[in-house]
Amino acid sequence: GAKWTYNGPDGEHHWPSNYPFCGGAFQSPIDFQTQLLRYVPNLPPIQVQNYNLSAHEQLTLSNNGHSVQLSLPPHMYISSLPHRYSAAQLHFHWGSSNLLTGSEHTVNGKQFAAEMHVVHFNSEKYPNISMAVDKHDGLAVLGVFIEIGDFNPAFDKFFKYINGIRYKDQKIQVPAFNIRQLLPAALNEYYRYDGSLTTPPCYPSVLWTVFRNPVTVSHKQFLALATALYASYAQDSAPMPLHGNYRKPQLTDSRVVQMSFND
Ligand SMILES: NS(=O)(=O)c1c(F)c(F)c(S(=O)(=O)CCO)c(N[C@H]2CCCc3ccccc32)c1F
Ligand SMILES: [Zn+2]
Repeated sequence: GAKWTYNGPDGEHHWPSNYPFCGGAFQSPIDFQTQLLRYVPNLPPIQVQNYNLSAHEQLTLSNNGHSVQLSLPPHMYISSLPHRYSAAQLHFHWGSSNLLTGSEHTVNGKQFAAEMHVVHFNSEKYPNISMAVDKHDGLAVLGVFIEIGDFNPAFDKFFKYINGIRYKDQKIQVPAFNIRQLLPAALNEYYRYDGSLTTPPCYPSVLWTVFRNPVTVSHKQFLALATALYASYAQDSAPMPLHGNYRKPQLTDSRVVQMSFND
C-alpha cells in the first residue's frame, strides 16, 4: 500500500486519503476516561497459553520501518476469549529520547512513556493473520503500558540485540524466552473495547485489552529503544530516526468501554 508516516505530509491526518478506514468509526487508540467507563465485575482474567517459549526456539526480531517487532509462534494463544486467538507478533510505540510520552492509549489524558502490543488472530475462524486482519472478529491485541523505572530483565532478552536491526527491513533471529514475563503481574485488571489497528489500513477488527498496570524498563533500556532505530534503509543518504511512532487518541463516540476493576 501507499507509504505512511507518523509526521509530515504522510502523517496521520493524511492516512484516510489512502486508507479510508482510518477516517471511519471504531478507531484506536482512545483515551480511557475512567469516570465514563463501565465496570463489568465478571470480565474474566486474561489467560494465556504456551507463552513460556523454550530458548531452543528462535524468534525473528525486525525493524519494519514503523516499529520494532518480534515474531511469535501460533502455538501461543489467548484461551479466555470467545474464540482462540493465536499470537502473531509483538511490537512497540514510543516517543523520543527526551519525550517520555509515547503510548497510544492514555488514561484520563495521561500518556505513558511507551506501549507494547501483542497481536493475536482468531485462529478458530481464519487460517492466518492476513485472512483475519480485516474481519470484525479477526484480531485481539493485548496492550501493556511501559513506564521508566527498574531495569526489566525480560525486555533485555531482545533489547540487547536492537543494534542489529537499526535500519528498515533488517531482521535477526533471537533465542525465544518466556513472553509472559513481558506482561504485568495482574492479568485480571484491564480496559476492554472494540477498536481498530492503530496503523494503516486501520481495519476496525481489533478486540482491545489494555492492562491497567504498567510494566517498567530502565531509562537506559528506554533510550536504547528510542534512539537505536531508523525508519530508513541502511543505504539511504538521509537517515530518518524512528521515534514518535504513536497515533493520537481517536473519538470514542458511542462505544462502551469496559473495565474489569473499579477501585
Ligand atoms: N498497533 S497495532 O494495530 O497493533 C499494529 C501496529 F501498530 C503495527 F505497526 C503493525 S506492523 O508492525 O505490522 C506495521 C504496520 O502494519 C501491526 N501489524 C498487524 C496488522 C497489520 C497486518 C499484520 C500482519 C502480520 C502481523 C501483524 C499485523 C499492528 F497490528
Ligand atoms: Zn501497536
